[in-house]
Amino acid sequence: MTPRPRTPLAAAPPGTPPAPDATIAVALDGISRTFRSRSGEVHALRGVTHAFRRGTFTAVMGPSGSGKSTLLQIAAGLDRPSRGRVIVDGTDLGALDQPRLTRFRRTSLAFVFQSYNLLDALTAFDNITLPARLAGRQVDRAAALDALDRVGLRGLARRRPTELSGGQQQRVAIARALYGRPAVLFADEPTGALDRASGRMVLELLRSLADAGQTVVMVTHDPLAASYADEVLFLADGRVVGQLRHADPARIATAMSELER
Ligand SMILES: Nc1ncnc2c1ncn2[C@@H]1O[C@H](COP(=O)(O)OP(=O)(O)OP(=O)(O)O)[C@@H](O)[C@H]1O
Repeated sequence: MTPRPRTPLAAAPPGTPPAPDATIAVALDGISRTFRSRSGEVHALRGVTHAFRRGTFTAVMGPSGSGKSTLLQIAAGLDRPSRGRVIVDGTDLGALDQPRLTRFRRTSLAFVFQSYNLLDALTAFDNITLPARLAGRQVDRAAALDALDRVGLRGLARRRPTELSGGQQQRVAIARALYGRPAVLFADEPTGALDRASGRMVLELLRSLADAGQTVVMVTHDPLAASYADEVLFLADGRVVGQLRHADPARIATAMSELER
């Protein structure tokens, strides 16, 4: 694995506001997250600094409990760090109170889960536009159809989830995420529930979105899935311990087995 290069943020003395860098979509600056449990404190993240570049596809890997989901939740503004800063699209999430953070998250960030979280009673089109309707915004029909187009499902707008395959349902979930034109698309094990062929289509879709300028950050356990990314970030025990760029599945699997030893 390549040794970690120091990012511009890591080089800044503590307390220095980061220099705005338009090429960075998400900057994590010294992120720690401690949970208090009955058996004591759990240090899920211990000083993670990393810059996710705009228009790139990053896979986050690491052994179970290494902090992957915590990192994703914090980068996506779904959880707050105990220490450190998260800067998304130039906005310091720590400076936002809860209502403003919620608004920022709704307009700038999107999350795709392993279980597609679609409502069976609604068509694909209505699932895509539901968050906007719940937020009291007018439905942008053209934008919803464009999102369906981008995931290759324009012809299936009127289908309900039960009339779609698992892979198609996940692509509807991705279309729902894209509808708001997010700065970053986060995905937690998006292919975890899919068969190999459907998983490959979803990964090819995420790859093509990044090629078209969308920033994508995905947690995965699967070296094959991670090989679609530009960069693989490895976590162990709450720390970033390495990264690989444009690596093939065998190289990624070897790096993972070294971490799990
Ligand atoms: N809400 C919580 N309360 C207490 N401990 C937590 C909480 N959330 C996560 N943890 C702990 O933080 C550590 C990191 O958890 P996290 O879910 O981020 O790991 P992960 O790498 O995503 O694991 P997995 O691959 O198994 O999903 C683990 O030890 C976990 O038990």
